[in-house]
Amino acid sequence: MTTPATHPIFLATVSAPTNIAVVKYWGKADEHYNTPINSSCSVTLHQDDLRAVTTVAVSKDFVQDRLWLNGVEVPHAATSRRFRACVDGVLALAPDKYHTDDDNNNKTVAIAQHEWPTLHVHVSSYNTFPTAAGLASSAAGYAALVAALVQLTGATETFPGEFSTLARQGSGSACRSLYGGLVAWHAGTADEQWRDSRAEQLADEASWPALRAVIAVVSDAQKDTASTAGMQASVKTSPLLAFRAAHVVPQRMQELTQAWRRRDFPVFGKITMQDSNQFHATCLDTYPPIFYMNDVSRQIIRIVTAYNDYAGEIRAAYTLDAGPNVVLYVLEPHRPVLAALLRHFFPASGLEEQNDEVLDPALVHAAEATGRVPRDGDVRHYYVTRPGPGPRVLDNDADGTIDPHTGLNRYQPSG
Ligand SMILES: Nc1ncnc2c1ncn2[C@@H]1O[C@H](COP(=O)(O)OP(=O)(O)OP(=O)(O)O)[C@@H](O)[C@H]1O
Ligand SMILES: C[C@@](O)(CCOP(=O)(O)OP(=O)(O)O)CC(=O)O
Repeated sequence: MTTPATHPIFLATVSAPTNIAVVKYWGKADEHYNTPINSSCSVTLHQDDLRAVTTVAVSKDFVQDRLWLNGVEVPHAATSRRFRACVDGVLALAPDKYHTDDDNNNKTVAIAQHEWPTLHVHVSSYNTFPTAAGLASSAAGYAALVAALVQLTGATETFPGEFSTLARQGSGSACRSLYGGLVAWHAGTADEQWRDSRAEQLADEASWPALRAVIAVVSDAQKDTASTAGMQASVKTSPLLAFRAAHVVPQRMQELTQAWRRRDFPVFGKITMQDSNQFHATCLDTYPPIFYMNDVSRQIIRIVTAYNDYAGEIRAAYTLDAGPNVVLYVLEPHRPVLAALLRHFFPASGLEEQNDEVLDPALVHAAEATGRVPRDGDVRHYYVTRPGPGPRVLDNDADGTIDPHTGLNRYQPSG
């Protein structure tokens, strides 16, 4: 039985994108504020293809914070430090909320500024792609949580990027999903509680129209070593990680940003691949070692390398996060050949073409020299996407997943 609400329920629904780092974040400087040992940089992927959709509701009738993820209630969500940092952080920035009476058009304060921190929120969120499988679900999820709370409360930043400092405390990479295009997360300094460890848009999503990302889902199982635990082990034991943060990343950040602005794919692609390689090298340099790639990931890397060698220039660039899935950046003119190559050696759904590209036998031969023979099932699915914008406000009735009358989840997972 649900008790009818006596106070209004306010709702907001947003969607937020994932992002895939091209200069990787790996290692925390401050575990409490969740700040990184090095700056990082990522491409925000388009929400038409992968997104987290989050509805938040607030009412004076709610008696506890509640979270439903993909339709299932997460027990004790309210006590999670990550969830608390995002919710409390936004509510602390919320102004008075007004309510307009439908009958006489009177405007009254429904929630006063000082009341926000005492109220409870209900959150319902789902991802349109596998959760916790190395596809940055936490990035999209915490960015959507912060953006939905901002939309609900009307909170404003007291300095540029403040909301990203809250999303960062949900999951580090989430701060970059608050902006579209090419985004940096500055490492920041310990001054003023790390307020300068924040995200910043370097170039918007329209600045490189031909860029595409092809995601090969090698496994959608939950990964073995969570990013947070993996980073802790690397910071403690990998001398390569400390060297990378101090001596490699700063220059890569600069060169990569310049390459994006010149739309210089070979340089952008080379830095992307080298940085992914170095991140996985630090995982191997960790004691005990962490293995995120598997044999299929390595076979895809070899085939991409064979393609670039055959072309005589870098046309496709791979990068892998904390899991075996491979993200490939490519320019639209070369996407059909890359897609045909992947379809040939790693057949799976998601890469269907209207005009089937005929592969040059010399390219097939070069790729076969890696030892790979075509085999079904190693890749489960492909997503093809492009750079996209930051969070979007959606319609509560059409897209929201909280019932406006009960304040409870109404999202049912399909299948
Ligand atoms: N839509 C969402 N809303 C709120 N929290 C979410 C959402 N999606 C994922 N999360 C949180 O993020 C966790 C998964 O994060 P995790 O870092 O393990 O995987 P990932 O983000 O998919 O992979 P990676 O960070 O390696 O790319 C979930 O268990 C959940 O706590
Ligand atoms: C390999 C990475 O994807 C690591 C992402 O780590 P998370 O942002 O998931 O870690 P927490 O801050 O502990 O939540 C690289 C990156 O996205 O920069």
